[in-house]
Amino acid sequence: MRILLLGGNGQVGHELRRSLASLGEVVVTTRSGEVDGEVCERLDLSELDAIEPLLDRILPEVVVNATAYTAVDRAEDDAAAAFRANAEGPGRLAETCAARGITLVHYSTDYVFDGSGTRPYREDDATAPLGVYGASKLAGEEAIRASGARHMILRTAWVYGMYGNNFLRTMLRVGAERDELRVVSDQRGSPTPAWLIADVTAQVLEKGVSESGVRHLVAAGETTWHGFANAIFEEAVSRHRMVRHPNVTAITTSEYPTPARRPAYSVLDTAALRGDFDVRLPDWRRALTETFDRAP
Ligand SMILES: NC(=O)C1=CN([C@@H]2O[C@H](COP(=O)(O)OP(=O)(O)OC[C@H]3O[C@@H](n4cnc5c(N)ncnc54)[C@H](OP(=O)(O)O)[C@@H]3O)[C@@H](O)[C@H]2O)C=CC1
Ligand SMILES: Cc1cn([C@H]2C[C@H](O)[C@@H](COP(=O)(O)OP(=O)(O)O[C@H]3O[C@@H](C)C(=O)[C@@H](O)[C@H]3O)O2)c(=O)[nH]c1=O
Ligand SMILES: [Mg+2]
Repeated sequence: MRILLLGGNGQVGHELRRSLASLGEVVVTTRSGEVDGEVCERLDLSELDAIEPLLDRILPEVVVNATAYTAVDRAEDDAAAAFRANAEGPGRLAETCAARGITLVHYSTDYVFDGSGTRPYREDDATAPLGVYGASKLAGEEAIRASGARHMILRTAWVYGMYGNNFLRTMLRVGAERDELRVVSDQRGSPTPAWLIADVTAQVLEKGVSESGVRHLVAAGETTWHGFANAIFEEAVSRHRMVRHPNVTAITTSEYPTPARRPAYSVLDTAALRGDFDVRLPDWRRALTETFDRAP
């Protein structure tokens, strides 16, 4: 299978370079045209007219799009750029795939929901994003659905890993500098490592995308950002990556003002994905342990 991976330098893209390699030939793009110091294909998905020539040159069977504008707070004042990268680019990409019979795998987010739910969100629950990032990702989903391309949209959440910009890396950095941290304890979700998303993506492609749709893909169980921070410090201290566990004070969202509103509850129901593709999703706490186990 010839796979075109867009965004090989992101958290998920980084892990996809590893997991997709077992499926066949993987051609990687980044915005800079460089990956790990080596030359690769170059694509800025906001440059809509660059998409078609690239696909016609590479001729992939499958495109996996791991690019996105993910700066949630910055997006509030930068809506045009967020929508170009998260909606218009994916829309044009999907149309180009549709015309050539190429399967598209794409990622979306728990932030398409408003967080007022009281049980894990299912794929067909009503969406109502609270901010620009979520709205732009939802518009991307809709554009892909409208394109007629064979597609799989995997909605994930709270992505982290030892690589890239994420909450775990922020905690390790800030926790080493300070004795005391304040972290919100009234937002619930499921921290999901990038390696798990990449591994499951490979399993989905191995089984084959026979029907288009959206599926939820997160680690099992749920916690708060405060619970996640404490678990990160437990792991880091027990492995001597940190000398001491800082104090983590539980605060409310109103005590941590940010430009973008975030859902209070964004746990996702993964039954459909597990049923269709026979995948196992580890508990988020176990997945965190495994993330440290895998780290160099
Ligand atoms: N991070 C999270 O917590 C979550 C992420 N997701 C979704 O998962 C997917 C992967 O996210 P993740 O790996 O965390 O994201 P990252 O922010 O780690 O990586 C995103 C990548 O996209 C690239 N990129 C941004 N804009 C463009 C553009 N216009 N053209 C080409 N490349 C671009 C960035 O390139 P550069 O390095 O050049 O900036 C970066 O390499 C995304 O669809 C995201 O919305 C869903 C839920 C949670
Ligand atoms: C650094 C820090 C954050 N927080 C809060 C802010 C926020 O509510 C929460 C998480 O912070 P982040 O900046 O990582 O959150 P955020 O960037 O909103 O994370 C989101 O990213 C996008 C791309 C997604 O798709 C979502 O699934 C989600 O992972 O923790 C604290 O309370 N204390 C702190 O010291
Ligand atoms: Mg890139």
